Amino acid sequence: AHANEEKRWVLSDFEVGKPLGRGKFGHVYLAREKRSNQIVALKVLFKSQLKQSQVEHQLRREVEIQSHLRHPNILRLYGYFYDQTRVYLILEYAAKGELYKELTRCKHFSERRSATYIASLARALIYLHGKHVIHRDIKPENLLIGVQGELKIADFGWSVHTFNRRRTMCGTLDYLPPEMVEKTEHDYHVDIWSLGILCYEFLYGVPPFEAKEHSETYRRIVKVDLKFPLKPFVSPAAKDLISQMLVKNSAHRLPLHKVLEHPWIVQNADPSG
Ligand SMILES: Nc1ncnc2c1ncn2[C@@H]1O[C@H](COP(=O)(O)OP(=O)(O)OP(=O)(O)O)[C@@H](O)[C@H]1O
Ligand SMILES: O=C(O)c1cc(-c2cccc(F)c2)nc2ccccc12
Ligand SMILES: [Mg+2]
Repeated sequence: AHANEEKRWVLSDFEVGKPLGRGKFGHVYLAREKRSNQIVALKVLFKSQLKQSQVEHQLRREVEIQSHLRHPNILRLYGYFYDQTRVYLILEYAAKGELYKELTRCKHFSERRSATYIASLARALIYLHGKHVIHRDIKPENLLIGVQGELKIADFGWSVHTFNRRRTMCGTLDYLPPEMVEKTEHDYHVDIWSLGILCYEFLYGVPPFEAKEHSETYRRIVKVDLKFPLKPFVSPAAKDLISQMLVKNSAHRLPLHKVLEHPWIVQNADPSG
């Protein structure tokens, strides 16, 4: 039998359940594939809205990339299909939902939980860079939590060797590194910067360069105006790691494999991820 990637899916293959959330182009539903009883997340995107936003080629490319990725901390795309009006993505179901909601609920994470997530993300990014996939929008709202509490990079913002990819400034600037805020070329070092931003936000509950006005955030990013509040207490080792990732010159940012060897990660990350 062919690998199930060649399988032609249709909506009647699934029993659709409760909505899991609303995205920009449609809803995501809990669903069960009838033959296998497999529980999945079915992301429904309206063709009209995809056309309107001129993202259909980007969606095809990202679906193509995503369907070939296999990593425990990257949300699986099992397949896709479409009908007259909609495109359906068959996704791994992340039973514990959005990391963002969890961070909001907890205010900030412990050093052990933060280090465990950062180690998982570093391993996922090493895997991605190995496949020449760079630049994930690894901000908290694109991170989901699996049934065992493991982190899953869920966003479809993958891009292969993108240079000069114009990023619509929709959403937050907080995660953009200096080279993206100042120019448009960027390479895989951007992911190390975003990982540093995330590490700070996990520990303090807010991103490091947050400001009321976009212009102020921009100024703080390009200046790398990094300040560590006195509260909550964060260990010097954690601050050291963050300071080695949030470096203006992208070539001087701590490489991902060095992140995994950093004492703060070694001492705090749960090896099972
Ligand atoms: N695989 C999944 N498992 C569980 N919940 C999910 C899953 N995918 C999406 N959701 C829920 O649905 C919401 C919207 O999904 P998603 O963020 O993918 O839509 P989107 O914002 O349009 O996509 P993108 O973030 O790529 O622009 C998510 O915030 C999350 O709450
Ligand atoms: O009618 C189509 O052929 C169609 C196919 C796809 C599509 C095909 C494969 C993968 C994927 F993610 C999307 N996206 C669309 C978006 C807007 C309008 C039409 C389409
Ligand atoms: Mg989203």
